[in-house]
Amino acid sequence: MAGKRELLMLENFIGGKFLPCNSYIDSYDPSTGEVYCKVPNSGKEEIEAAVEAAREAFPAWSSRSPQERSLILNRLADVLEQSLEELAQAESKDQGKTLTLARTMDIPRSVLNFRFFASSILHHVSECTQMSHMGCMHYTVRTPVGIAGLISPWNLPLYLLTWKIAPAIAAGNTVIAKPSELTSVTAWMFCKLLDKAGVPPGVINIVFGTGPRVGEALVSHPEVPLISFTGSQPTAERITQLSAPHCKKLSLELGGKNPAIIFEDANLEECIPATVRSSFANQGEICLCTSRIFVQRSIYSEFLKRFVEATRKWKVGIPSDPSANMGALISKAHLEKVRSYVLKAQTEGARILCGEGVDQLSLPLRNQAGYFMLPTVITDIKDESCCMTEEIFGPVTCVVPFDSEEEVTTRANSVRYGLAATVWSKDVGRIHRVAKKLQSGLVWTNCWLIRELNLPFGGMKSSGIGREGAKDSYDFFTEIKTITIKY
Ligand SMILES: NC(=O)C1=CN([C@@H]2O[C@H](COP(=O)(O)OP(=O)(O)OC[C@H]3O[C@@H](n4cnc5c(N)ncnc54)[C@H](O)[C@@H]3O)[C@@H](O)[C@H]2O)C=CC1
Ligand SMILES: N/C(=C\C=C\C(=O)O)C(=O)O
Repeated sequence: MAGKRELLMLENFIGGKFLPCNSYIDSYDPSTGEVYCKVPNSGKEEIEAAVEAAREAFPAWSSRSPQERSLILNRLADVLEQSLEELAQAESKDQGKTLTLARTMDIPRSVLNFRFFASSILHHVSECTQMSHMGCMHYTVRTPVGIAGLISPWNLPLYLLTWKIAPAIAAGNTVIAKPSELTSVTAWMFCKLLDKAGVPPGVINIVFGTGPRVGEALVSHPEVPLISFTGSQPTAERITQLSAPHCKKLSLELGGKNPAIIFEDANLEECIPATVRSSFANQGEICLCTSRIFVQRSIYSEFLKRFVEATRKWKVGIPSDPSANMGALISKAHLEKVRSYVLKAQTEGARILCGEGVDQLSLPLRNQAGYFMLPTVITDIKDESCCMTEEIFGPVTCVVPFDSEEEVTTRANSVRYGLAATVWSKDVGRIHRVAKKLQSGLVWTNCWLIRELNLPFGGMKSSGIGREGAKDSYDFFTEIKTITIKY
């Protein structure tokens, strides 16, 4: 029909084949608010089929040597890299993030996830101890767990999905992955590359659909002994409940309410642009984003003035605009939720210094129904306010003053989350002291989001359970056994 646009139709990928589904969910382009894609609305039936395929593939895949699996992971990295531009375009359209970010961060990191685990799987050593007086030696062996259930969120779609798939298959597991129903397109495109990379059918199965329907079917399946999840705390609670009767292994990477602590000796030339980026990168939709900025009182006014000036230059634009720093938020519901936090802060007497309700967005006509919002800075807000305690997961950050080191660490630790913190100071002693006291799985000092994939990544308190990284992911995706030899 003239004028009617074709919708992109996704299919599940099970046992090396694309399979249609009985029903579909609408998926929206966040920059226009229009439906542009249909995502399979899978359920128990599709999970059964995926379990069967993963079960069949497991004996051969888990028997391959780490070297053989490593070769395939490297090939996967190569084919992903060859499709970088196509994947970046798709990620940006599906998620709302800028094309620049998808090109320079999301897809390169997805490539790196495979290269990194292709290499790290070759370098694990097991432990061995001697009991000479008993004529015994003991050693450990690690074996893959079986079928891994992987559930990923919508903020960094392919980046976080591959961060789970790569270590799981490197260790010899087969996987059933469920991306977010809001951002499924790059996972589907990824499936098209598996054959080219030599991934045997059934090793990677991807099943699309909603959390309550297909996510719960995956989590509840008795033949899936392990779940790796990244997403919200309430969903993690539900996953924990469903997993409990089966004693499943769980890795839970959850949210944050991440503090930036800025001491009076901080290098503001570096700190201000880095803190704008840490607050608003990817529309503030990264669990590591800063949302509480504590500034030492002697530099508070200067910092605030310069920070607001820099935030006003953080350009909101359509995702394809190369000069845009920020695109659209993921969904209408999420945009409304983020805005409601700003309104709540205002009714509590806080001041909105720029952004939502203060400045005007300027967008092309076609994008005016898109889910855009200006980066917003709030001040004169109490530590107990929901904007200072709850994860907003959007472009909103609060700035408050502090007086002493002791006081600021206590205040920074006063929330239920404990994922990532930044500390800005030139005093090395102070940096070490504060970093040690912070209840946070990650502390970046004088920088943000410099990732060392070898080392543990994850949060304390309500920010999750478990860690990911070279050794941590290997430990999680394998079972360990201690063997004693009497000679
Ligand atoms: N990494 C993080 O810290 C993330 C935090 N969030 C937070 O969560 C809030 C809500 O976002 P959502 O997309 O609703 O996150 P969510 O936690 O509901 O979704 C994450 C993934 O879990 C799946 N899921 C949802 N319910 C499930 C269930 N009952 N069983 C199994 N899987 C299930 C979803 O389909 C998706 O694939 C955001 O506003 C943000 O605050 C969201 C995404 C990532
Ligand atoms: N888990 C998240 C980010 C991880 C980043 C990384 O591994 O570098 C998130 O935003 O949910």
